[in-house]
Amino acid sequence: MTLIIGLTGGIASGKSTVSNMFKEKNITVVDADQIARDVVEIGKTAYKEIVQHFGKEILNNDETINRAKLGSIIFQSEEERKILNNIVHPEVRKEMMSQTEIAKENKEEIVVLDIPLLYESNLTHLVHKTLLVYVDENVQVKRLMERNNYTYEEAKMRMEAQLSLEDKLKLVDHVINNNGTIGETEEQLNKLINEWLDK
Ligand SMILES: CC(C)(COP(=O)(O)OP(=O)(O)OC[C@H]1O[C@@H](n2cnc3c(N)ncnc32)[C@H](O)[C@@H]1O)[C@@H](O)C(=O)NCCC(=O)NCCS
Ligand SMILES: Nc1ncnc2c1ncn2[C@@H]1O[C@H](COP(=O)(O)OP(=O)(O)OP(=O)(O)O)[C@@H](O)[C@H]1O
Repeated sequence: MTLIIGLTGGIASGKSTVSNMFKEKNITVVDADQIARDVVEIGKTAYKEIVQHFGKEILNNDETINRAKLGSIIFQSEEERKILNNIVHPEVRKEMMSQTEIAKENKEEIVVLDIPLLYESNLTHLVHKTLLVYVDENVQVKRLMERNNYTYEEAKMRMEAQLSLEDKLKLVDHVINNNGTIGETEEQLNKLINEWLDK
């Protein structure tokens, strides 16, 4: 049976870092952020609905979605965020389920669903075990500000659009603490994979 792991975290907690480690070990990762990008490509249903609601102001010159502009709207307003989520999330869910089915048909031992909003969107029924990439809040703000060149306020606003990592800690099956070095993170991941494969 394929073991389905739900990988989650908070913005800039290190999910992509861990998901890349899974990929390097040839473990399939179904990436919700990537799918959320694919389903809003020009001409797709979600793209049309986004332009219809948010207007052409959120488009770049080449008509692709200006993600920074759309982000600044939806992270400032819960109402607008819900509208965007309602457009994008059903499409993301469909595609994630179909990619997971393929991994199951291929009898892969482990498949990882990388879902930032695993708890916020109540998607835990899709997975057997959950794994949180955790960092302290001060580390999270600092890494987010550095990675995205955000001000402190911009970073905090995005973090506040999600359940806190402290709250997620109480809900998950497994935790990787990513406050330390990348090497320390990989060591924790290796241990977990061995546990799952019962080595
Ligand atoms: C608002 C958008 C255009 C901003 O794009 P941008 O390239 O700046 O960010 P990116 O997509 O890489 O997301 C970065 C992180 O932001 C957080 N985030 C994204 N969307 C949301 C949301 N609706 N609510 C809370 N956190 C979110 C996640 O932690 C995600 O990993 C984009 O995030 C988006 O389309 N969001 C809606 C779809 C969604 O919920 N995606 C997240 C997983 S399905
Ligand atoms: N252990 C670490 N030590 C130092 N920097 C790290 C560590 N882990 C991740 N980072 C850095 O922190 C930032 C956030 O990490 P990453 O992009 O993996 O987070 P994420 O959870 O995938 O973010 P998002 O939710 O925005 O997609 C990146 O710039 C990354 O290089």
